[in-house]
Amino acid sequence: MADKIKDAKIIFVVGGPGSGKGTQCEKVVEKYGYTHLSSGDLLRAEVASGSERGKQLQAIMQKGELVPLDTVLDMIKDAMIAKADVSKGYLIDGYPREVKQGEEFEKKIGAPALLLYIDAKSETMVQRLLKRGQTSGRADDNEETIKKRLDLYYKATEPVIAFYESRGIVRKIDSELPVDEVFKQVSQAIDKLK
Ligand SMILES: Nc1nc2c(ncn2[C@@H]2O[C@H](COP(=O)(O)OP(=O)(O)OP(=O)(O)O)[C@@H](O)[C@H]2O)c(=O)[nH]1
Ligand SMILES: O=c1ccn([C@@H]2O[C@H](COP(=O)(O)OP(=O)(O)O)[C@@H](O)[C@H]2O)c(=O)[nH]1
Ligand SMILES: [Mg+2]
Repeated sequence: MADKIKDAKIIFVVGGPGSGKGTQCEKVVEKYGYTHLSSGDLLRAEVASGSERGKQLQAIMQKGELVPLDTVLDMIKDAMIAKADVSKGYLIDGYPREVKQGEEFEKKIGAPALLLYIDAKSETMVQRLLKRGQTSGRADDNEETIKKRLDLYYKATEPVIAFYESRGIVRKIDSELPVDEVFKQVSQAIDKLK
């Protein structure tokens, strides 16, 4: 089964909380037909199911901490396999969160062809998340948890970018611009893949 996804193009989408990963991924789906898998969305779906595991996940996410690596990886892998027959490629949004997650992903699934580094200033991210929090209903879109997510991003996730930079697959995207301008940069990076 895992063989099916071995040859598919894999794009990691990495950036801080509220940097615009989800917004850009939606546009990529529209234009390129890639399969979008947001690690956070998969986790939130498990929480919404009301399962015992979901309850444990919710407690971790509400604190802005990271859930165990294997949990997320298994969810992503299952979701990838489910789409293997129809997928032109995969956008793995919000993953890897730490270098170890990337290493495990490659062992179990495959290597990414590109890492889109969605870059915005921390003040920008905070402002966007507070605004989103007015309507998102997300338990982690509050001031206290936003701060923790940001801290963890700089500590654990930024090293991921350096790790893949040495392989030459990182494209830095300036996400301070209007959404369509950001998407132009994203499109250019994906077009180069072909
Ligand atoms: N001005 C501006 N706002 C944006 C841009 N991209 C996203 N936003 C807004 O910023 C907020 C966060 O965007 P998301 O796409 O949800 O961010 P994310 O990186 O997926 O964040 P998480 O789901 O927390 O990982 C949303 O309310 C968007 O409307 C952008 O390029 N420019
Ligand atoms: O690989 C992952 C992805 C997400 N999360 C958890 O899910 C939350 C929301 O993730 P998402 O990517 O939706 O939002 P972000 O924190 O980037 O704004 C995070 O704060 C983490 O608690 C996690 O533990 N591991
Ligand atoms: Mg998102």
